[in-house]
Amino acid sequence: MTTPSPEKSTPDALRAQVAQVLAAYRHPTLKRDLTVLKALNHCALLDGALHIELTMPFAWQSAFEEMKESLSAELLRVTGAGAIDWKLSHNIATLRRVKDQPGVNGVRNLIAVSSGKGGVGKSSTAVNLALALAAEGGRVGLLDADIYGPSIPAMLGAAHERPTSPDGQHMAPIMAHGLATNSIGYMVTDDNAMVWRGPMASKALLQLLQDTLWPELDYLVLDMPPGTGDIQLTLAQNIPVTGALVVTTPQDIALTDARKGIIMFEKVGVPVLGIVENMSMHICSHCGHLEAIFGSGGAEKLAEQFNCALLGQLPLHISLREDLDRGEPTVVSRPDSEFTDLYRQLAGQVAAQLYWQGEVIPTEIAFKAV
Ligand SMILES: Nc1ncnc2c1ncn2[C@@H]1O[C@H](COP(=O)(O)OP(=O)(O)OP(=O)(O)O)[C@@H](O)[C@H]1O
Repeated sequence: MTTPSPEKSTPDALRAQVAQVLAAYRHPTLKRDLTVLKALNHCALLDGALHIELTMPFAWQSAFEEMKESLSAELLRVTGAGAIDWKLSHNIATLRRVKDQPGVNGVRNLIAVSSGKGGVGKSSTAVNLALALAAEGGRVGLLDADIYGPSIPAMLGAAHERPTSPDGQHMAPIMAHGLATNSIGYMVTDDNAMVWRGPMASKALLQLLQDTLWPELDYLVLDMPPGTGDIQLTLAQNIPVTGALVVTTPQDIALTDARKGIIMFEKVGVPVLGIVENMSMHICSHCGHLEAIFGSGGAEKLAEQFNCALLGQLPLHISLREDLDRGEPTVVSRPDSEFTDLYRQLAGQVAAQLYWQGEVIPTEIAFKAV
């Protein structure tokens, strides 16, 4: 076979060649192909090197790295280029919110992380997921709505921080590990929050969401209070959520409560993006032995039953807890670890699921409604 001469390709022919190779690429986060997504922004041959620029509407960094590995040889072959210079940018889509509610200033998409039961690792998942979404290319914020146990400030190593108000009405978010964050925990330092009654708590949370001066965010992760009571229902109904995740352990009792969580979101029309199984396997820190101490297979069955995705499975491992206790979550303190890989895969799944289940609203319109 003769190698094509790069100089002979017209810009249109080159674009068609590149588009054809991209269109054949399959990945678990792509329901349709990259050309349907209009991801090919620019391609050109310069001094024998092929320059390709993609723009994606959802956070896609890890998948992009996989794609480069998989397509580079074929692209060099069909175009005759000697090297490829790849670029990825994100222009993350704003997706339709529940009941077309007006959005929160600056926030494109709001993802609620919930659990039917306390202590299953909802906050740990929310923190590492938010950091993983940022590593995947998003601009990300994290709001701790877990009013009865605001643990996010400590998990981010920011418990000593206090929000400031530049205008006496709004709060500037606390920046921690690159995330814009806010939490009742930054304001209430004793047990006062514990005695708040339902309506007071929901009102305070809605205010926290609306009165924070969020910077431009692609994703705001909301760590919901655990359970499926009145507060959770009020929040699910009144917050302009784009989609929700339900975190569970594989234990029967947690799964029963997770089922209630899914039903609650369905009732108020919040799309359930899927289930995250936390503590799915215990990994021994000495010998690496795996043990399903909370049982196995339950979250998978639950996902099947509700026809939603099992978005990720995170093991129970001492280092995940230690990193959070130190205020250095695993995704930032061990970026090359297998755990970070799992969180980044989860983030990729969440971002893709959010995009594919939704309806894109043009950003100008999305923000005019605010
Ligand atoms: N996969 C895991 N491996 C090891 N430890 C974990 C894991 N997930 C959570 N933990 C630890 O379990 C404890 C409870 O987790 P977390 O606070 O995230 O749960 P939660 O569901 O948000 O609880 P609550 O309902 O009280 O808000 C924390 O100490 C956390 O570090």
